[in-house]
Amino acid sequence: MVKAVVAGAAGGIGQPLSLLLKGCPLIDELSLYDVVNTPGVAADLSHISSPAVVTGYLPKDDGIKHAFTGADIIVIPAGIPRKPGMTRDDLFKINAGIVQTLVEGIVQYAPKAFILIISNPVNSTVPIAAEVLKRGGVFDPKKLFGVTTLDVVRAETFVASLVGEKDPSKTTIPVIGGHSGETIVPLFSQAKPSVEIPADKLDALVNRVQFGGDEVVKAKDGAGSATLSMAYAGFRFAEKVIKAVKGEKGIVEPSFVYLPGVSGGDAIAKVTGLDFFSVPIELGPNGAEKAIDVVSGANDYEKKLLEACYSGLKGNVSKGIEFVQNPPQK
Ligand SMILES: NC(=O)c1ccc[n+]([C@@H]2O[C@H](COP(=O)([O-])OP(=O)(O)OC[C@H]3O[C@@H](n4cnc5c(N)ncnc54)[C@H](O)[C@@H]3O)[C@@H](O)[C@H]2O)c1
Ligand SMILES: O=C(O)C[C@H](O)C(=O)O
Repeated sequence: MVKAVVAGAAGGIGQPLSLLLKGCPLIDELSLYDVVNTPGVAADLSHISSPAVVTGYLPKDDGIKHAFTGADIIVIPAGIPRKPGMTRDDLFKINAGIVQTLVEGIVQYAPKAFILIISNPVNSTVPIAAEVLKRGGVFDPKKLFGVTTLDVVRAETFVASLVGEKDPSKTTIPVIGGHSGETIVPLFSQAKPSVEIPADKLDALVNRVQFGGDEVVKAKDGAGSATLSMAYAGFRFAEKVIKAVKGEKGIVEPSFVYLPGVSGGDAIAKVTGLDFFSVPIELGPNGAEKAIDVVSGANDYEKKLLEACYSGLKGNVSKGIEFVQNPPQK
């Protein structure tokens, strides 16, 4: 039996993500939680002829308790998205508290669940979640993931169009670091199979992966940020976690994790100087089984990108930790 939960299920990401999860035959129960509209979204999805039984909950009547209890995997896309001119860090003020409250619910009702954080700024919301879980005495670093799959998906797509590959998913590209601007570092030198990127196109390609989110925010012109590509990416990562838990071997996907708590992560954290960092993660029955070191193989061009990443990420991570340890005065 697999119970999946989406927290923020009525939103721009939440709805298509819930649709994809409902269509996944590996899921037996799908529980939708949001502050609005979940009864309607659940009723709608429940007519789809796939195995998952769908339920929807609101905060009233202990909704969070009913939604989270018994969950195996909880995906969190709750919170406000960017508008043109905003950085992801501008979302911190509102989304930090939302993520904290939801993870407090997880501590209480689903302390053993795998937690996939989509809400921005991921560089800070994942450290917030870790602190809340630590405070509740239930932190298992193998089970907490910041979802950075959209950066991987974009790197695959943009490279394919540059080199003329018809199927973007055929190329594996490690995208590491964090999830905003310069903290996103694609390592094209470690693409498999290898790709030949013309030297005069490399800067623009890296920039497009780092700032792909802005492209969508600009095109949506005030109506939000990436939702459909994010639902695809969020589902891709969630499905990989579930498959690995069910015993499928050889599943690897980058994710933003607490490195010291994952096998092989300590050595990477020593090089980066950062405990929270995205690297390719080998997934298994317990979650993040192994952090794969792609940092030491970076070429000189990528090392420069990594330096910029480290300095940006450091502040984002401490801001998240600080938010829980020394809460702002209300
Ligand atoms: N990690 C990534 O790669 C990535 C990609 C795209 C978007 N995002 C982020 O995902 C978040 C959601 O984006 P969206 O476009 O779906 O926004 P949205 O506004 O369309 O949906 C957010 C949903 O969260 C709900 N919500 C708010 N507070 C809540 C709470 N306390 N409990 C439960 N639900 C609550 C809202 O009611 C809404 O339905 C944003 O922070 C956005 O920046 C992350
Ligand atoms: O750009 C955003 O704010 C949303 C998301 O993080 C993205 O990368 O598309």
